[in-house]
Amino acid sequence: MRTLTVAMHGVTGRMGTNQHFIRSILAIMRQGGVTTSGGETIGIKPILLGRDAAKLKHLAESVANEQIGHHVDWSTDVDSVISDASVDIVFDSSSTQMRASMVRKAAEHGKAVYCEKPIAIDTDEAIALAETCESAGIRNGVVQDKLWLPGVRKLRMLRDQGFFGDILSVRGEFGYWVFTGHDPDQPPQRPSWNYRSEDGGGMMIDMFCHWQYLIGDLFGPIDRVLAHAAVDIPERIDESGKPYPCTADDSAYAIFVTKSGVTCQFNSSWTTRVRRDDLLTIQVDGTKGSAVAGLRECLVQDMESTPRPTWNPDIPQPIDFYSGWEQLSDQTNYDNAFKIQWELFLRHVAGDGEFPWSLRSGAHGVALANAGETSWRQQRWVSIES
Ligand SMILES: NC(=O)C1=CN([C@@H]2O[C@H](COP(=O)(O)OP(=O)(O)OC[C@H]3O[C@@H](n4cnc5c(N)ncnc54)[C@H](OP(=O)(O)O)[C@@H]3O)[C@@H](O)[C@H]2O)C=CC1
Ligand SMILES: O=C1CO[C@H](CO)[C@@H](O)[C@@H]1O
Repeated sequence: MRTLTVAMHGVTGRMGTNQHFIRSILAIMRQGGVTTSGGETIGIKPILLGRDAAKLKHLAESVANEQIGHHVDWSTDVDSVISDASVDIVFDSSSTQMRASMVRKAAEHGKAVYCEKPIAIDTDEAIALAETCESAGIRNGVVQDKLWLPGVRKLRMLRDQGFFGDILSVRGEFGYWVFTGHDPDQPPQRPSWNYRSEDGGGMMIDMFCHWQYLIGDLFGPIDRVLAHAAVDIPERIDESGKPYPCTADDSAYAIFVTKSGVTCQFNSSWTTRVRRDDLLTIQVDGTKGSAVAGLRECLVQDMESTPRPTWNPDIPQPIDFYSGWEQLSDQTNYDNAFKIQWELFLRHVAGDGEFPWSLRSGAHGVALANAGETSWRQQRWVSIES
């Protein structure tokens, strides 16, 4: 059995702790590692990195013990661990603004690097990071978790089966109400940096990098974008209970048109109250059928089930539009999306399989977010370079 040593930076954060450490790395360790296509087992040895010894110790000892029955290593000496010859992979899920320095440190020491999105807030910086990894010849990847959501996998299956006929348009609705913190009984459920553009926050930079790879994967590359955004809530309360001015867009509205002519509209908002099936829903309309995917479920309506409405506001609506949809059954056991991508990256680093979700592809996500911002500021369509 081969063991890969993974230095995990940012593991004390929301994503680092929950999705990457507990639900991916510890879950993979609990299942005995990952098996390559050649039948080799790859084990993992994590080393948790950060600046807060108490948080790291808690994760490495209490949490790891509870999940896998033994503790794992941790250190606050980030540079020494990254430069240590035993480390194979550097992972970063710390704040977006620390990403570049972590990626550069990993590349400098010839380590494979895997990191959260966005890889930067600026396209030039994102491309420079991709080039740094490429010229260092290191294996590299960025988290693009939405590709492995069960609902998205069901949409991909329907597309591959030709269920939609010609795909005409797509409508994505994302978001929910994030409490501002002014009511002490309703603390904010997301970190405050998300609402400060100077700290890397903002809906476009957060979510357009997801929409870029999601639309690209399901419907083909994006040709152009028209977008608008708003800073809806001017003041929120931070983690220490202090008010702060919000400088980042907390809602964004975009039309992305693919090179093949599919119109994809995505609304993304932290200032909306949910009246839909899930926190993200994606409706795909095609000539032969439509589907609405949530995070896990997917409902379909084919031509035979398509109702024939007539407009008559003088009578109560006679059609129950919700009843004409059929829920797709699960096709497999859907594992955690982050864990699936981790397994693919670990195998890639072990020399088993390609990993197209590289920093280069992450840079395309940043470029779409920047194009959305240009569209918003200049009130015009912006073309996306291939
Ligand atoms: N793929 C996805 O679905 C999602 C991805 N993300 C991305 O993940 C990243 C982290 O987001 P999230 O987990 O929500 O953020 P958190 O604020 O919860 O976590 C931030 C992490 O960065 C560390 N950190 C912040 N500033 C510093 C600093 N100056 N020096 C050292 N460490 C620092 C924190 O350490 P400490 O604990 O010591 O403060 C913590 O580990 C972001 O880039 C975000 O875009 C976020 C949400 C979803
Ligand atoms: O930054 C983000 C905001 O929240 C979303 C849902 O949790 C994430 O997918 C995204 O990466």
